[in-house]
Amino acid sequence: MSTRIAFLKGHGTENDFVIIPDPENVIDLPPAAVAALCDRRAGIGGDGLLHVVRSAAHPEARAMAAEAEWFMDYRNGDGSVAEMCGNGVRVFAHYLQRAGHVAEGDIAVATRGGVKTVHIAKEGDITVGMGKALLPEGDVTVSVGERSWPARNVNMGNPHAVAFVEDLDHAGDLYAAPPFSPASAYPDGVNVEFVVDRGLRHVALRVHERGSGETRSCGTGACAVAVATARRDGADPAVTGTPATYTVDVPGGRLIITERPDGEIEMTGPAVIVAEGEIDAGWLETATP
Ligand SMILES: N[C@@H](CCC[C@H](N)C(=O)O)C(=O)O
Repeated sequence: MSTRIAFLKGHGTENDFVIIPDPENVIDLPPAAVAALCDRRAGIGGDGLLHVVRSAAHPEARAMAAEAEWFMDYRNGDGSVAEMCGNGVRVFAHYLQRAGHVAEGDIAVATRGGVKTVHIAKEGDITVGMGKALLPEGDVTVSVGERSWPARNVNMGNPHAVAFVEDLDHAGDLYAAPPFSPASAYPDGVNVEFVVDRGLRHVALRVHERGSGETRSCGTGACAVAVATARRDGADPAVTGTPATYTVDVPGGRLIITERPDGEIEMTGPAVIVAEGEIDAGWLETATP
């Protein structure tokens, strides 16, 4: 009889994840296994995978264990590793509370992008302290077909290129990663956001995520977009001394992003667990030769 591996499925603004609880880090999850689990036809399906591990049990997180008991070992749908996932960390925290590992209130979660504070309210949306954005200097261009746009390089722990466009349809079908230049701007690839204005401090985006393709939302991407838009609008909180709050519509819902004068960014949005079950470990072995 084959062993079973517990899993859950969740999403944040329809950025969806396979969740694998593995407190002691005993489940082997090579890239091919992650890709098989995230496969929408032959697997469970997801933009990414949240491997839930105690920080003390993971070599990449041990140094953060005193600050944050739990480590979000985030993987993209193609099996690649990413530094941070803004929607994922809300879903991760929601899972921890649902499983009884943490209570409501503020909890610390270790990520490859550092320790993040997540506020779990009694009910409703979850707020994450996303840290500060870095805005590396230098011109970046992204293209889709014949069209090209200047893009703002924003790092939220992971890399983003934010392009303001006239029409979100100009981003095309986004099956393939949009080419960017110069290549040296993103040696490890990039998440690309296409943005249009919707109103006062209100924008909408489409995104091509590195390692996942077009997704219905990207939390770090929404933060990158809010920061890029604030700079474009002359609403840099460090200069004005007042927080800038942007509503960012994504295909899968809405995220609210606030940047404070000290540069700290908070993101608020939903986190949903939709199912739980068991994976046949025998299938996973055959799916990952
Ligand atoms: N969907 C995430 C971002 C996930 C990682 C990204 N694809 C990368 O490779 O950097 C989010 O909500 O932030």
